Amino acid sequence: MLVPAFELIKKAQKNHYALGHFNINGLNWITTYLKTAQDTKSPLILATSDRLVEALGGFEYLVDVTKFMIKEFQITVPVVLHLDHGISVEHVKAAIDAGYTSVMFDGSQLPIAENVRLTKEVVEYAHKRNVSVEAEVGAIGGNEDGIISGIKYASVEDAVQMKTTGIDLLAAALGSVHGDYVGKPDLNFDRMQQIVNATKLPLVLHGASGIPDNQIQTAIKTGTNKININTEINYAWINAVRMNINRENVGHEPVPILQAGNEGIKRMMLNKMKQFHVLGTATAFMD
Ligand SMILES: O=C(CO)COP(=O)(O)O
Ligand SMILES: O=CCC(=O)O
Ligand SMILES: [Zn+2]
Repeated sequence: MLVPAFELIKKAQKNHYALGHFNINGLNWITTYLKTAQDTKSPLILATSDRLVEALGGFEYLVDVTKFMIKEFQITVPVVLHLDHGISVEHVKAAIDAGYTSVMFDGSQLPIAENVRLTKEVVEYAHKRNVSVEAEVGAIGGNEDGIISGIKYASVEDAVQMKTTGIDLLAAALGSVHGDYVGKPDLNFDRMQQIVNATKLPLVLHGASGIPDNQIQTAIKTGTNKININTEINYAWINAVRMNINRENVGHEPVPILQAGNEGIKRMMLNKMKQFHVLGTATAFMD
């Protein structure tokens, strides 16, 4: 069943682990994520980046296909369908209307007062419909073609202001970036601790691909309860597909090549869920 993130997050916060948020880049990602979560009795956050939703088929298609697969594969672990980096209040509302159970409004490029005002509007709309909400303070930024852009560290004051909106999860930019790292990631854990102390909100770590295990563990201990992974899963898929496509006698059937891609996705997802201490934790929510 599709569920909002409320209860899952509460449990993760209480028991000091992080939920795995995995981005969808095609149907194979959805099937592999669902089956791997079920096989390991782990809760799952399936996420679609707003900027890719149209290319992936649109909100309604993504809701329907996810629900269909949950039924078809007899998935009984809790699954959250989450809008990642929601571009506008209109998009976020459209995702909720289509049946998403969790949304992120990304107002990180706006002045904080505007970000807070719009996030509040999202929270009012979402909570009435039993949908959980994540917001961003500071700006996580990313690496496009080797150029790191848009990083702005979250301040404690902004985080405290954002809390007044009633959000359920806070993505605080503390030095991680989307995509590949140039140099070594170096998260500001002092600031992370101050934000946790001041807000008591569960934190979300974006741009977690490429962050070394010791920093992931510190982030979880400090109060990170949701960790977003996209890039490393995609590299695992690309490498597995490339190896297979370059084999002699590759033949003409795409299905076995794509199945190798699924194995890549699964391997990386399992690594990450183990690192997040989330494996097996869905039993608390299953009959
Ligand atoms: O933050 C993310 C999705 O919101 C994922 O980041 P990476 O692509 O760096 O794993
Ligand atoms: O990876 C998730 C964020 C994005 O690329 O839009
Ligand atoms: Zn992100």
